[in-house]
Amino acid sequence: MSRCVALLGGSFDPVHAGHVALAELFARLLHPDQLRIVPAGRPWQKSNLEASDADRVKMLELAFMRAGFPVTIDLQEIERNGATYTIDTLRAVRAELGQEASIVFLMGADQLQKLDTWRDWRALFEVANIGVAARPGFDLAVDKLPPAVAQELAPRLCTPSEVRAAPHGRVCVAHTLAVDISATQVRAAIRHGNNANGLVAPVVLDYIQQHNLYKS
Ligand SMILES: Nc1ncnc2c1ncn2[C@@H]1O[C@H](COP(=O)(O)OP(=O)(O)OP(=O)(O)O)[C@@H](O)[C@H]1O
Ligand SMILES: O=C(O)c1ccc[n+]([C@@H]2O[C@H](COP(=O)([O-])O)[C@@H](O)[C@H]2O)c1
Repeated sequence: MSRCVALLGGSFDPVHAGHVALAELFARLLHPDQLRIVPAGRPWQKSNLEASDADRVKMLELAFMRAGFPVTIDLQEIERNGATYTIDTLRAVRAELGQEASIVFLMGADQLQKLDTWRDWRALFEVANIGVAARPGFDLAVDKLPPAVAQELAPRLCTPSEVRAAPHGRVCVAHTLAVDISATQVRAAIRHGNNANGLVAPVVLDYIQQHNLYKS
């Protein structure tokens, strides 16, 4: 079987239990040879990130330190100049891994709902597969997606094993994830001095408190 590399991109400001659950779910569904976490350098659809690149990376290392599957933090988007576009990242990974490898970009339902706003979004399918997980508050039903996204997706839908076997162009959907946590909610809880236990890993919460993050 060809190599399979799954990538989870995000702002991770900070990494929270929803991110870890999403990565764990696809580690189980796809059995990738490698799961890369890719912190965005300059996510162009978000206003300013609050934590520094170094703090976001450190929190990722802590959050995934004890994951029961091999995780690598890929720094390419932080090291690249200019706005962060996933298509650039996936082309770089394709150039690195060759034409046979299965590349799977993971995302939550909120990102699928706006996939047609991403840079060169149709080209993503020429380079990678997509693995989408449910997220509370964001409908995964095809008729609730923007028509262009639904149309692009419909012929590509298949099982995780089929995605694992295909270099690119396939999509699998995991309906079972139901973690109602966002980084926005974590930042707000910390800013207001509310309990953030359960939203982020205890080691990450310690780091946030020790470094006085998300207070102002
Ligand atoms: N609770 C969740 N369930 C499923 N997917 C999630 C969840 N939280 C984040 N994701 C997915 O993880 C990726 C990175 O998300 P991101 O770092 O922007 O976190 P976020 O919680 O959405 O952040 P913010 O609240 O700052 O917008 C995206 O693909 C997003 O859809
Ligand atoms: O390529 C794009 O145009 C694009 C637009 C929006 C989001 N993304 C990617 O989607 C991932 C999740 O984004 P975010 O903003 O929810 O952290 C992250 O890897 C972003 O770089 C990518």
